[in-house]
Amino acid sequence: MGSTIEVWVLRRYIKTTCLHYFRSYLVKEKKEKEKQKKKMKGLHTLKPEPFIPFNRFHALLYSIAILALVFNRCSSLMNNNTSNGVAFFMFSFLLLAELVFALQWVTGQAFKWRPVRRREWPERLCEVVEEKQLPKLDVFVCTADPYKEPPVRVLSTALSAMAFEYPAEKLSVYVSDDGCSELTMFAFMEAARFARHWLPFCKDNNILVRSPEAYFNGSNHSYCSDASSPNIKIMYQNMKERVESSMERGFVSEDMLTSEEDSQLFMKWKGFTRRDHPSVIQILLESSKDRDVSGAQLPNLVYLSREKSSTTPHNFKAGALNALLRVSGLMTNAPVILTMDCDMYSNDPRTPLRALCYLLDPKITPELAYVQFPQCFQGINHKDIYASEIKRLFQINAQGFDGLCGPNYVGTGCFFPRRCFFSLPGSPSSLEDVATSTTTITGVDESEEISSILQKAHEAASCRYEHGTKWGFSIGFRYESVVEDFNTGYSLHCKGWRSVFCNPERSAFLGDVAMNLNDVLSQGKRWCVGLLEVAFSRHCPLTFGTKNASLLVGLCYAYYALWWIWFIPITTYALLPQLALINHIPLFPKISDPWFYLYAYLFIAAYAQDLTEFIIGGSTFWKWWNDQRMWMMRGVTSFIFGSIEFTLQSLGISTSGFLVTNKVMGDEQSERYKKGMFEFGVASPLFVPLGIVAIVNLSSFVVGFAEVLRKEVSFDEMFVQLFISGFVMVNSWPIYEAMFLRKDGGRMPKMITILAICMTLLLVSLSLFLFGGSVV
Ligand SMILES: O=c1ccn([C@@H]2O[C@H](COP(=O)(O)OP(=O)(O)O[C@H]3O[C@H](CO)[C@@H](O)[C@H](O)[C@H]3O)[C@@H](O)[C@H]2O)c(=O)[nH]1
Ligand SMILES: [Mn+2]
Repeated sequence: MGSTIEVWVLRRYIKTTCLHYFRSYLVKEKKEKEKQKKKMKGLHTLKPEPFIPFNRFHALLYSIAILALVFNRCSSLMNNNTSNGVAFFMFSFLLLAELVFALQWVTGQAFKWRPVRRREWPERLCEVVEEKQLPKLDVFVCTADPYKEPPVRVLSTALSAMAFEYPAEKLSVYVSDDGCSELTMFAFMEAARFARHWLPFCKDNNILVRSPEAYFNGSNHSYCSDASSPNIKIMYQNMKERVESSMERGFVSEDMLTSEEDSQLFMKWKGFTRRDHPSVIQILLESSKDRDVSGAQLPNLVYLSREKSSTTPHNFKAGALNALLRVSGLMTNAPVILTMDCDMYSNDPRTPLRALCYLLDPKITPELAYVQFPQCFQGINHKDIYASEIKRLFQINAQGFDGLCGPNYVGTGCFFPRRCFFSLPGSPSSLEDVATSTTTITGVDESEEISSILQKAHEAASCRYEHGTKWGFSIGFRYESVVEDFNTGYSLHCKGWRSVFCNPERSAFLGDVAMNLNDVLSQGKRWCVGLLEVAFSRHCPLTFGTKNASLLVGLCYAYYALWWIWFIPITTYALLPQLALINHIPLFPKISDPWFYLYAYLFIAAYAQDLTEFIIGGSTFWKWWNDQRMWMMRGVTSFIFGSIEFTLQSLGISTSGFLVTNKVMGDEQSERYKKGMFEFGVASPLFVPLGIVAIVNLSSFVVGFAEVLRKEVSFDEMFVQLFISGFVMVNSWPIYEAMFLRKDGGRMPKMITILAICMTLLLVSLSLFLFGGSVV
């Protein structure tokens, strides 16, 4: 009996003490978690912009005005005058143009609904997270053509990432070379050697700009203060010379290679073409073995050129990024990924820590698909003549997006948790990995194992690998559109993922812009084709997006997906009122008519809001002016050509691709760019409509003005049309200069000018034939 009591007491004792310990453990655990959460809370903040109420009020007023405008147009259409076929035709065209304006205005409002501003404190991260707790980071750098993207720049971008202030053993940089060029490979072998000096140099001197090209080209560095820096400069110049001399030769000559092993490697390249070649994977630096000159560990550096075959579509950059995802998954499998374009180097070595302020916050990680930094540029001229900053896309709208679901992905300067490419949001609450592999090159010493990993990596980079899989559709970066960045971000948001816009004061990444008009307009054309591919897919943002993300998010994405549609109102307004003016047909209310004020309000309010947003965003009047000019120029070039190209492509008549933007420019050209002169120079078909619009507006303004003086038409009645011609003329000034005044190499080619004049004559005669003599 006694013993049963004893057992009972003992059991009871054990139970209570265990329970007690368990409870206190739970309480402690909870406290610990809360403490962690509290600390994390101090890592970033979010503040809605103060002008939100103003935006909403303005939206209300403006929408009433738009309704009034549509009413006015419809009633003029119904009006007695419409018995005249010509006026009916013109009014319907204008109505269509205005409806498109209205559509884009509505979609654009979504960005103005709740713009926010974030701040983060990477300094505090070190207090919360120990260095050994930091996640591994895989950086992807993409390049595609050694002649358009000079290897020295590409390797400098890669070096700027290798020199991140991040534990080297956790950092890996993968370079994807879609050009499969031995020149790029050679450049990276040189870069691996130079990194041994460059990385400790940056760390010892606390340098911020860690792209050697940018550092040695820039004027604001103080490398002279350090005794070792002349050496490092010489080393850089030697490397650059070796790379550039092989570029000139077009191949890597034997005498450039120091070891038998290297020579063996380049033997492979014989018989390669960029369209048809096996995959090449080369580990150039291995963190577990390689040391820099100060004896510290180096990050991994891997060169990858995925297999290509002319019979298999390679899906351009998205295909390259997916190959990188798989290969890096086998080799290092870091839970965090950074994508970079070769033309955008890191301008701040602490950027990963900044991104981790969000990526490590347990409150937001379950849904967080990426942290996007804006694309910022260097070398833009004073007034930014080509509106290369693309301020609206990269900053103003990104802030607007951030208040809803987070910004769209812009292809570079973006940190992802690897798992977002494979799963739905909401799964693990930390950065744990869901990718399959666990054995990676870090942590294995056996060369046998490395070779088996390499073999698997080659398979993963082969072009057959994706056959019959979901890669590019529900896994990885998205295909189906040449704007893979837009499409990937969009599809992540539709799945319920969110993103964060991180816009620190010091630009995190800096890149080059296209610095001649033809490149800028061609780039716009490519974007248009890509956006059209999304707009006309099953996933059109207006339907699929509004349903799967949210109404406002769907509208934001629709604003971009319908970017090309601007060509309808822009082209209409660039030609129709002017041709009507020549033919004495008034299309707008007289100044004395109260409806005139509606038009005036719609124009002035839209322009004033646009300008205000630019100024608040830290821009200048002239940059804004050039932005609105480029919008018009794109409207009659990129948007039209993009739409035509997309139509031909859908009909199976042509195939389009990813035309890589040229990143090199002649000295003369860059001189002119610095002076703020427009660069025409080449006989590009894109310039023809620009010429036509410029000449039509000039002639209609001159004719209209003369007729007002001769009292053939009334000023009161024709004011709006005269104003539009005058406004377009002011905007077209650089085109007149290029056609008639300039003598330098950047002027408009004679052929284009003649073609534009002929087509204008044709257009005006046609309008005289059709509308001539018809008085409304
Ligand atoms: O088949 C290809 C084509 C391009 N690229 C790379 O893609 C990047 C972007 O190409 P670029 O010619 O510089 O195009 P941009 O128009 O300047 O790029 C913008 O638009 C692209 C989508 O059209 C996005 O991918 C970019 O991130 C975005 O900066 C470059 O690093 C290229 O090397 C490839 O890797 N493979
Ligand atoms: Mn680019």
